[in-house]
Amino acid sequence: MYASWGVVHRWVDPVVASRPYCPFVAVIQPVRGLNVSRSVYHNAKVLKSVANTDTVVATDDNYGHKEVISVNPRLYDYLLANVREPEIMRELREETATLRGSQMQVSPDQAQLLAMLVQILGAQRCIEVGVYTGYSSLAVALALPEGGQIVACERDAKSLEVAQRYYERAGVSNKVNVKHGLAADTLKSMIQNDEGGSYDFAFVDAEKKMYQDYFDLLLQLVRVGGVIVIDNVLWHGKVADPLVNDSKTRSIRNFNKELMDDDRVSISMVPIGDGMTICRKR
Ligand SMILES: C[S@@+](CC[C@H](N)C(=O)[O-])C[C@H]1O[C@@H](n2cnc3c(N)ncnc32)[C@H](O)[C@@H]1O
Repeated sequence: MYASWGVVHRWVDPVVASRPYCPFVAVIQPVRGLNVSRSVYHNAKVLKSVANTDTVVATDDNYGHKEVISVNPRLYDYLLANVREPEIMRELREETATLRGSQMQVSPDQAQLLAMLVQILGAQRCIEVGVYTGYSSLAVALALPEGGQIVACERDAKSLEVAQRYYERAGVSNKVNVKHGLAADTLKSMIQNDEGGSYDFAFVDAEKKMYQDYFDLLLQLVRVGGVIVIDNVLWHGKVADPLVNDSKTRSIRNFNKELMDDDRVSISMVPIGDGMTICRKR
C-alpha cells in the first residue's frame, strides 16, 4: 500500500541489451496496492539505502516527488526470475537466440503479459501481425481455450517453419491459422471476408512504418471491448530523443501522437520490453 503510481523512465544498459532474451531494458514502476515493504518503497531516500543508486532516476518536483525507478540488470534478472515461462517457450527462445534477428522476439515478461491479456479478455479469436519464429504467438496460442484461434501473419517463410515446428510440439497447431504473405493484404482480405468485428485480441509487431495502417485495419476486425497491443512504441528510447529523426523513429513517434488523439480507443502505454501500448476499442 505504500507504493505510489510512479512516473517511469527508460534506461539502457549495454550488458543487459546484449542479452538474447533482453534486447532492451524494461522499466517497472511500483504499483498501488502491491505488497511491497515500506522499508524498500516508502521513499527514495530509504530505497537508495537498500538498492543500487542507479535504480532511482528521479524523485524531484518534475515527477511530483513520485519514486521513479528504472530497471537495472539485477532488477531485471529478478523480474525474469518471476516470469512463468513454459518449457516449450524457453526452448523456442533459446533456438531463436542462435538465429539472425533474434533481438526482434518479445521478452518473456512481454509474452506473459500478452497471455494474461488474452486470459483476462476470455479471448477466442486473435490476430498477430509479425510472427517471426513464433514466440509471442505461441504464448497467445497456449493461453487460448480449446476452439480458440490465432491468425498468424508473417511474410518470411523460413521464420514460419520454425514457428510451425513449435506450434506442433506444443500441441497448439490446431489453434494457429498461419497466413504467409504481407500482413496488410491478409488483414484486408479478412475484412472483405466479412470478419469485421469478430476478433477479441490483436498484437502488432511487424513493419514499423505500417503501424497506422495495421492499426486502422485491425480496428475494423476487432470487436468493441476488444484489445489491440502495439509493440516497440518506445523504440529503444529514440521516440523521446529530439536528435533522432530517422524514418522509423518518426513513424512510431507519429503513430504514438495519433493514438493519443484517437478517441476510438482507450490506451495505456506500458514500459515493458521496448514499450507496448494496450488499446481497448470503444
Ligand atoms: C519483430 S518481429 C516479430 C517478433 C514476434 N512477435 C516474436 O515475439 O517472436 C517482426 C516480424 O514481422 C515480419 N514482417 C515485417 N513486415 C511484414 C509485413 N509487411 N507482413 C508480414 N510480416 C512482416 C518480419 O518478417 C518479422 O518476422
